[in-house]
Amino acid sequence: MDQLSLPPPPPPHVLIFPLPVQGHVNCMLKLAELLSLAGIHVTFLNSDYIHRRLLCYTDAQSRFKRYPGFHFETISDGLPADHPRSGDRVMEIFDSIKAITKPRFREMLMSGRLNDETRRPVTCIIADGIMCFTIDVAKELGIPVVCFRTVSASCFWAFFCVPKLIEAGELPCKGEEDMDRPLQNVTGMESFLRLRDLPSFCRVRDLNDQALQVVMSETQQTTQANGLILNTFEDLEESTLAQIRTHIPKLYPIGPLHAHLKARTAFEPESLLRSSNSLWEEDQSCMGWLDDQPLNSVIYVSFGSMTILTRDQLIEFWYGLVNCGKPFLWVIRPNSVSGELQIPAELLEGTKERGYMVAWAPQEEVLSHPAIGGFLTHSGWNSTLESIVSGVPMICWPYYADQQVNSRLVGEVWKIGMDMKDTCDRVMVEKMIGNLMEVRRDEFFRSANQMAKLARRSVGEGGSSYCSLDRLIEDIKLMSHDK
Ligand SMILES: O=c1ccn([C@@H]2O[C@H](COP(=O)(O)OP(=O)(O)O[C@H]3O[C@H](CO)[C@@H](O)[C@H](O)[C@H]3O)[C@@H](O)[C@H]2O)c(=O)[nH]1
Ligand SMILES: C[C@H]1CC[C@@H]2C(C(=O)O)=CO[C@@H](O)[C@@H]21
Repeated sequence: MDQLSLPPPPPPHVLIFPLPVQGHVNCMLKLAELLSLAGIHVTFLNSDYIHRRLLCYTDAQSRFKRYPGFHFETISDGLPADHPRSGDRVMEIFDSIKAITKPRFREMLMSGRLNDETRRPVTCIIADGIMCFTIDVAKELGIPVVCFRTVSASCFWAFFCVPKLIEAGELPCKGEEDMDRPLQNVTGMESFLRLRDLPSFCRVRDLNDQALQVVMSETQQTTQANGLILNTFEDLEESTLAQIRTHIPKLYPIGPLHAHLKARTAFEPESLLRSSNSLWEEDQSCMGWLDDQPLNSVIYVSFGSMTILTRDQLIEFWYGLVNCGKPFLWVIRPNSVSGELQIPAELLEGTKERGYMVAWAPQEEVLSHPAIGGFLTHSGWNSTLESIVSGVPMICWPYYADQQVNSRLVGEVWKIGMDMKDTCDRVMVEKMIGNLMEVRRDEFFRSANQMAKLARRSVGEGGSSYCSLDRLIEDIKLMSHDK
């Protein structure tokens, strides 16, 4: 047979493996869909726990049916079904995935059961950058691996600089009175980063702290991968991306992924455009309630999928919201408040007048509703990006992990909101909402709208994230030629 009549090589086969929690599964599924659209075969590896819930609350199974090269696969995360996988117990996932999931993952790849007559053996692994055991397995089996770290570039870079911070004596933290100390060793962030703004895992007196050790070591290991994907865009984190490139030249900033997916599926009929990856049932009734509210009047409140509030924090937020005089839409996840709850009658009364509460909202839709005027958020990276794309100014109350960094950027660098980290009293909440939605409203809307434009431009044809995704797709194809 001459060369011209050779059949085309089968498409590359990418295995995508997120840390099994909502915020990671969400954006990695968006990437899975983008790669599927490009004709790449994708196996998406979920924990059994996540997969059960995804099937229960979304149409993911049928939605992905339109990509014949897409398959879901499942694996145990090693935790019992009733483990909360949130709050201060979330780090327990790391012990169990190393002990239980890693050997099963290796066995799964070696077994050959991910390939058949229509699918090649896996040609590239895209693994969560916080699960670098996948790099060991991939290297052993000779499969290229690209990490996807689901936090901001700034948070990744802060983690990357932790060894330097320790060497320079800027870590460990010496106590509460030390928290406003400015830092000099997260290169590029000297003008605004305080100890308080480092990822929460750095707030320790003991450098052997297990969580700090995990995130530090996982971050360093990323340099062993064939590249790094980040859910961000050049105009948002340009100088930090340049810093990261000096250590990891194959860097793919392809976000905001939810907007990127929308942009590349804009030709689809409206009915196919919704793509919820929620692990709780979305309460659509709040959309009707929003329809009845005046333009830009509502403060939307959500602390993501992992935050656990104390009873006192809940009550302080609640008074702040009732006293601020604005309509509010508040997501309170089941089991997300610790401690006995007795709700003062005046709060129930105030909520009846102006509030609406749901267990889980269709957040992307909520944020793009014209009634929304502000977002009181925990500064999870997905929420931050969703707010940026919708041009909604934020009040940030970071809970843990990367959120402390993100909130500082929102307040001090991008100036698209205010950071109220480490404070939570009713007077402060009320004051912040007043500032965001009245006193400084025009200023915040102006900068939020500018950033929204840049975000949308980055994922449009020829934009920086659009080109970066094309580059990733080309590199995935090249990796598959080597196999
Ligand atoms: O009622 C709700 C509340 C949230 N969401 C969605 O859930 C996701 C939440 O993600 P994120 O804002 O990133 O917060 P977490 O769930 O807390 O995500 C974890 O993962 C993120 C990505 O690594 C980190 O940035 C966070 O700090 C970490 O807690 C977003 O896509 C939201 O749209 C809904 O759909 N409905
Ligand atoms: C469970 C948390 C530990 C670290 C992860 C993370 C990251 O740095 O990748 C950010 O927030 C959480 O989702 C993860």
